[in-house]
Amino acid sequence: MAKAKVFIYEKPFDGFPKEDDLKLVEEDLKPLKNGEFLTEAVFLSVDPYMRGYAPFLKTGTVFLGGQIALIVESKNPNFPAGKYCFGQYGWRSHTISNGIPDPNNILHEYVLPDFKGLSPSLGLGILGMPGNTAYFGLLEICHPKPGETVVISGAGGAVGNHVGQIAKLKGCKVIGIAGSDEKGSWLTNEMNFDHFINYKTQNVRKTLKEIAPKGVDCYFDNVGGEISSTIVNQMSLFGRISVCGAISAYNDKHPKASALQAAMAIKQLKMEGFIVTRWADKWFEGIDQNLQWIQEGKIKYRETVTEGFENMFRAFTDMLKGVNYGKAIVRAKSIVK
Ligand SMILES: NC(=O)C1=CN([C@@H]2O[C@H](COP(=O)(O)OP(=O)(O)OC[C@H]3O[C@@H](n4cnc5c(N)ncnc54)[C@H](OP(=O)(O)O)[C@@H]3O)[C@@H](O)[C@H]2O)C=CC1
Ligand SMILES: CCCCC/C=C\CC(=O)/C=C/C=C/C=C\[C@@H](O)CCCC(=O)O
Repeated sequence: MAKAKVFIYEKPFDGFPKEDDLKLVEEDLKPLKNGEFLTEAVFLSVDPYMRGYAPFLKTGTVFLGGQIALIVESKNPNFPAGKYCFGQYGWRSHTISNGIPDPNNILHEYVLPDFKGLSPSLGLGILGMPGNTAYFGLLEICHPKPGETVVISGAGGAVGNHVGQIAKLKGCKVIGIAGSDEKGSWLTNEMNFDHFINYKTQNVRKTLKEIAPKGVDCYFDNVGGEISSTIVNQMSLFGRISVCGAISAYNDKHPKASALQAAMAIKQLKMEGFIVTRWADKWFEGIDQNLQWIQEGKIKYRETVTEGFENMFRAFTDMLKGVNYGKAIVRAKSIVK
């Protein structure tokens, strides 16, 4: 009988996640029925939303997340054996699915489109949810124009580095904010960013004033908190703010709030939050555009890979601590091409 390794959400996170908040167990899998298929996780994603959404997750259930899995056995013609699929199966090594679309979540699972020889792991990053977050979240909310100044917080991560590169393609001046000088060198030397601010060692307000004396036209906000308050207070007239996430507060029991209203009113700003699934109907259009930019050499990507399914928790907390450059993923199984 096939077995799955599964991480169970054992204890509610209290502040920064602890290793014994999750428990690794084995689960017996039943033989496949007609319409079902069996997958084996090859790459698994670790994302900030897992920490953000955890308070709403029931303890005793599988911890949440997306994965790229190989279909190893199938009794469902829409999910043939040998293909890779994306599935929101949670932190589990093997999964039996019935392949029935979820009307409330049409992105629950799909066979990966043709990535033209690129790694299927990109389906968790630039050719998946974070790639579409950058693409739609920047273009549909900020509408950046050539010559404008775009600031991105969380710039060294999966979403942030991609937002900056797209903004450069649109002819903008791009300023990234992240937590180490090494990330800054990578962003400016390799990812085409114009400037970088280290929020841990530099005065963001003062440095931003020097780099962008006329103000910020577009702010792509990945972090919230004090960094974002500082930037919102340096926006230009009719500036646009795309609120993508607030990772600076996900582990806080009592997040601090600061006032944005004066800057919003005086500068007549537009601030809009979004969840990327808003663009589910255009999901594969976003993936195609990002793939085309990669193939044309216009956009680069980077992955930070942790080896081994049993190291999911370390990969997750490393990502929360800022160890990752680009997309943080776990490789559960080697694939030989
Ligand atoms: N709205 C939506 O639909 C979506 C929203 N998101 C959001 O986008 C943001 C980025 O996600 P993603 O690119 O996947 O993750 P990242 O790859 O950017 O990883 C998280 C990064 O956050 C930074 N970070 C951690 N703690 C803090 C802090 N206290 N202050 C500032 N930065 C911090 C770290 O980098 P550093 O070294 O710079 O500290 C870390 O590498 C998150 O807020 C996430 O929730 C993501 C996907 C979809
Ligand atoms: C109350 C705190 C909420 C914190 C998080 C909120 C918003 C930011 C964020 O990170 C949103 C993420 C959206 C994710 C969209 C899709 C996922 O449900 C599944 C995608 C699975 C995958 O591709 O890995």
